Amino acid sequence: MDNHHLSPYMTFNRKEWAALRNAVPMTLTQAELSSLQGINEDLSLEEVSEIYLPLSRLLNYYISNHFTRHMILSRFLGQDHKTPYVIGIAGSVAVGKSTTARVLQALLTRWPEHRKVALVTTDGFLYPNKILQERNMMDKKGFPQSYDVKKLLKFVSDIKSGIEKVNAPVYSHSVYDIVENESIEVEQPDILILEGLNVLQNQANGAAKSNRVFVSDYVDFSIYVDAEIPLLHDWYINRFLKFRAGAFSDPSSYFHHYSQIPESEALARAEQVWKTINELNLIENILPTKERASLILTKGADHRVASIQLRK
Ligand SMILES: Nc1ncnc2c1ncn2[C@@H]1O[C@H](COP(=O)(O)OP(=O)(O)O)[C@@H](O)[C@H]1O
Ligand SMILES: CC(C)(COP(=O)(O)O)[C@@H](O)C(=O)NCCC(=O)O
Repeated sequence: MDNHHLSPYMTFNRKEWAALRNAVPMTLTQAELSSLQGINEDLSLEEVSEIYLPLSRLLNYYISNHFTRHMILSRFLGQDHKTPYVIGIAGSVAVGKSTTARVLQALLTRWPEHRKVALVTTDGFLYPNKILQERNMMDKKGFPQSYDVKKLLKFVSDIKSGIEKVNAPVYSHSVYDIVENESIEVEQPDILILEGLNVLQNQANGAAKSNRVFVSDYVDFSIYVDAEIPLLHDWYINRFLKFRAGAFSDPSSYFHHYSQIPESEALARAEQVWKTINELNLIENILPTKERASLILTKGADHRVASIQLRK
């Protein structure tokens, strides 16, 4: 472990981190491992046991501590005081935020406390295409101004207040728009995993100047998933090609059009979207939030986590 005194982080290499799962051994059965692979067929099981399992163990300690503190507060107030633990997952488009979120959801649910873990992605809080078009912002999807931040803040604040049922809107990658008349109902979870490009943004990096409260104020533990830009580019293009192949026989999909034109043309468009939207957003608005994270997972080729930085 590197514990350089000027850095706010302790840095672990892969081997050092993997060793940390041994203190309280938790093994996964073959069936559980296979069900995790249902989340993402490319996810390696070695990655689950060496990286995500120790991470879920650490999180489980923090979460237990959170509930102990709230029990004390309940005693002090003389009334029930329970608020969910919020884990934020930030990083570039295509770095693997949603895969990380789903693996952590599965692992945290599995700890003996059997906590209820809800998962919400911030893309549901993007303005619908109709509004983005009116505001001439279709090439700014994912940028801070493309989100209904007030709605997102109200959502997280309602969850934190312990409101019984809170609804989140839904975005579809395949439709490439908000899905009207659809929502996710979140019912008093113990843990909320909130995943999205913007969960660590504050005034200094991206959020509107008039805002005084930020989503990050409601986040108890934040994870920034990081990788070098050329890798992110390749992962974005690969995912685009997967969507394109999947949309071949589905005319309602946004990607259907790309399946009807030559691959070279579709690729040229994907390259353009990456460069002018997602890479630009990464550099301007997402990367600057990295140093605010509680933990940074740095990935190398094949999504293999090479190092972990944990705030001291
Ligand atoms: N741990 C992983 N191992 C292998 N492939 C992964 C992993 N995480 C993500 N991927 C792949 O990378 C691409 C982007 O992942 P995704 O979770 O959709 O990213 P994000 O939510 O950050 O946009 C997808 O094609 C996904 O299958
Ligand atoms: C939907 C996204 C903005 C990600 O949203 P998030 O859930 O991270 O808030 C992004 O995946 C996206 O679609 N960006 C627009 C450019 C593109 O077509 O990739």
